[in-house]
Amino acid sequence: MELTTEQFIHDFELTLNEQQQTILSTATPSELFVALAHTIRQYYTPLWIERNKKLQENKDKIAYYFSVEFLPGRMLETNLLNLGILDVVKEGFAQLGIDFTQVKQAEHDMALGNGGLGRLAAAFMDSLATTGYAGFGNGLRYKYGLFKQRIVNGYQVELPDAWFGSIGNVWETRKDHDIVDVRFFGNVYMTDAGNGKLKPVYSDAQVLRAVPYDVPQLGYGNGVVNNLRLWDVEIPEEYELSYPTIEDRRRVEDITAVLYPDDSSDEGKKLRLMQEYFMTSAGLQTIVKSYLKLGLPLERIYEKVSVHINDTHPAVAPAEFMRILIDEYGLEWDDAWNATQKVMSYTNHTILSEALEKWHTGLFAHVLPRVYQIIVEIDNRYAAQMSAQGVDYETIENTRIVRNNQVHMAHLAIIGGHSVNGVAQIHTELLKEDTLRDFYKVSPEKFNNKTNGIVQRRWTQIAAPGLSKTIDKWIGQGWRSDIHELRKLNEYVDNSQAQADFWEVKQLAKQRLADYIEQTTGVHVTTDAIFDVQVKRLHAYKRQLLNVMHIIKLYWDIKDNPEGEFTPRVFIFGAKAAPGYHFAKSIIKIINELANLINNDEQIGDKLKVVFLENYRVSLAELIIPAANVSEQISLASKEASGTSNMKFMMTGAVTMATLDGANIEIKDEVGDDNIVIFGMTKDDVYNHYATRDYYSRGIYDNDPVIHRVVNTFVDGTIPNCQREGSEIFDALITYNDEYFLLQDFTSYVEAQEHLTQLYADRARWMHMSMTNIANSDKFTSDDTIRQYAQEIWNLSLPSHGKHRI
Ligand SMILES: [N-]=[N+]=N[C@]1([C@H](N)O)O[C@H](CO)[C@@H](O)[C@H](O)[C@H]1O
Repeated sequence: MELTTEQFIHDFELTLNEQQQTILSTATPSELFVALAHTIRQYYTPLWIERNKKLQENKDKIAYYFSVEFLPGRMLETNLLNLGILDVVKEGFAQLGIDFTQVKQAEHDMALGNGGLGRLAAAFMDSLATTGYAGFGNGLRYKYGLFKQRIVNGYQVELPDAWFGSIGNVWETRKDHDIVDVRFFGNVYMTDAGNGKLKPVYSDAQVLRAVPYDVPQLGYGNGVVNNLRLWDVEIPEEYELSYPTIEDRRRVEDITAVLYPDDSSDEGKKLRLMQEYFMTSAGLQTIVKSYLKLGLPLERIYEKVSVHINDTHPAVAPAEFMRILIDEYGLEWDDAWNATQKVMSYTNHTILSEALEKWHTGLFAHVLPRVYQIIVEIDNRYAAQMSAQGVDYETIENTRIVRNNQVHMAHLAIIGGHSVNGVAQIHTELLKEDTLRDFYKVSPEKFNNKTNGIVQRRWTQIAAPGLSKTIDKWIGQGWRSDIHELRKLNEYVDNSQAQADFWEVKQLAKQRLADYIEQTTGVHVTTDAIFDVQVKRLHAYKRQLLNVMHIIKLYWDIKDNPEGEFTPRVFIFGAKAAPGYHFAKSIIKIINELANLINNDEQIGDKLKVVFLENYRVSLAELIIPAANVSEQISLASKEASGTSNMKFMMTGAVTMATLDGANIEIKDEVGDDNIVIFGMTKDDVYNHYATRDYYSRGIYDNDPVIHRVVNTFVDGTIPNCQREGSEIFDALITYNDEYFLLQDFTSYVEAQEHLTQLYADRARWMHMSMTNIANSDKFTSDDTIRQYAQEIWNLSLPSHGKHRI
């Protein structure tokens, strides 16, 4: 949008005075932030209203992305950048003597997600608006997001994330006109509806009010504003007699109170099921209502609506949609089912069985009696249809929705939709070959791959403005709107001046991080060291423990030969563990105690430093990632479906230390074998061990003195204050046979790290690698990923409204 600095200053001061009743000289960063947010709200609201009007008038097809998690982090800078006024606002603040950084830091991260899955959903919202597609998000308005992590005496302590704080969510708007009711519990019996049909009659159901709050999703430089709808719960006045006590009311409010903090595993709690159904039912009810305003037949709703199921969490959607179409609007089963399968599509984000939700039939039928009836009907009809098609009994049994007193939510999402995608090539192949092989056998046409992506604008222009200016210097600014122009940088990867510029801007980013590390942990680190970073959720399959074992090996190398040649390294960790994940929390304790041991050892000095940065979150990732030299992506092959931090490190010039897992493989394909460091077993090696059951970690421990010494370090008292945690780790690695093959991959990892140290010592070679990773990272833009979803799964065409990106 066209905006002069003078006009912005006028609008901002007016808003600060009128809405905040505050003046510049006394305003706090938080008050300035709210005033700024309200100022730009005035700029995008007309665009938002215009957008919704045009989409309705033109009857454009809309895709709805259903997710229990959205992890946008901070939205201020993205909204300013996408409106095209970031520089104007920074200039305006400079003229007013306001520190823009302080104001931006007054915004609390919107952390309504656990990790990659939630962050991806937020990325897709940005890319849908930027590519111009009509794609809306549908989720939950949690009062408390992902817990705040504090490290106390080396241990993780979880604190509520009161993100609403004193200012609430400045970006949201309550939409009373779309309030709907959602029913739980009670009994349902079918009665004659008179027209030869049966209709359900509910008794003793609990009726709750679903209230939508909409958050704008602004496109980059195209005036497009899409919607992220987050549902909150209230008690309908007409039912308040059913909730006489504060306790009753609190139990209701619990439905949207807090995000379940588990990443890649499901707790299976009743409240979680209620959360999932609440957002799904409310979303589908309002989607059908707004579709009917188009005056088109409900049987053909699939021509105007797509609903995407992000992992199994909203997988009740096909059954709830059937309930709405049949019970609420009287459609015939077959018409409703035809529409449902054409509307629904599903993404699987992990092969870990503990993450594929399976609800006990008793619990499910108790919470959602009518929906359970419909699921049983869907399941029986599916089995009959498959049998009629000659599918063998075992395959039918393996794919049924209701099995062994459990409702398999992934099966409902697959049977109830037309598309199933994985999030990286190897992951999608694993779904076809193993995790969902019986479904692939009966419905191969449904399976497709959509490799994840990232919002390059956030991880370069916002998180790495210095790097972005350096890229401008060498290839112009075209890459800012067309990321594929980044490939032009391949021309300069061996240009000494270019290498010097990119080295310098990385060193500046490292210094900024070093200052943050000293300020928050008291540990002084030198930017002459290699910054080796592993930031992601703490999970055994991501093998933070393998990283720790390598550090212990380096510790002994230095202790054995203190005067020896050693390239200084700083190991930086950031990771939250699910509160109930005891083993993960023990690893956090070990990392912190190992850090204390090493960082206070004069003999080691600056050669080695270990830092655990508490409360890893999106806004902290924006400081850490551009400062990394090494990106640790060391999961056991086959376990990390994709990963997305790997793409962010690549785009900001880190070299990846990787196993051939998830999207690491596609990163290697883009940069070539010489510009990445690969180690460890392949997926096939791992599956061979599963098949032959021949892995015996104690054998390696007994026969390899280096590994023997490293493993013993966990229990021989070398690392103080963590005897219990050390024993747990020793048992996991030896007694319980090392589920994630750390000992098997250790030697290969150590050799890869030694190779990497040599590469870093050769500045020209290293900068060739670093710049090649930046230049070829364009493949991983979520703009392209979302185009593939729109064209290949949702069959969306670009609405006529709003200028579209090439
Ligand atoms: N749940 N889940 N899955 C994940 C992540 N943990 O959130 O989804 C992410 C987004 O698809 C993947 O990148 C990651 O590999 C996968 O483990």
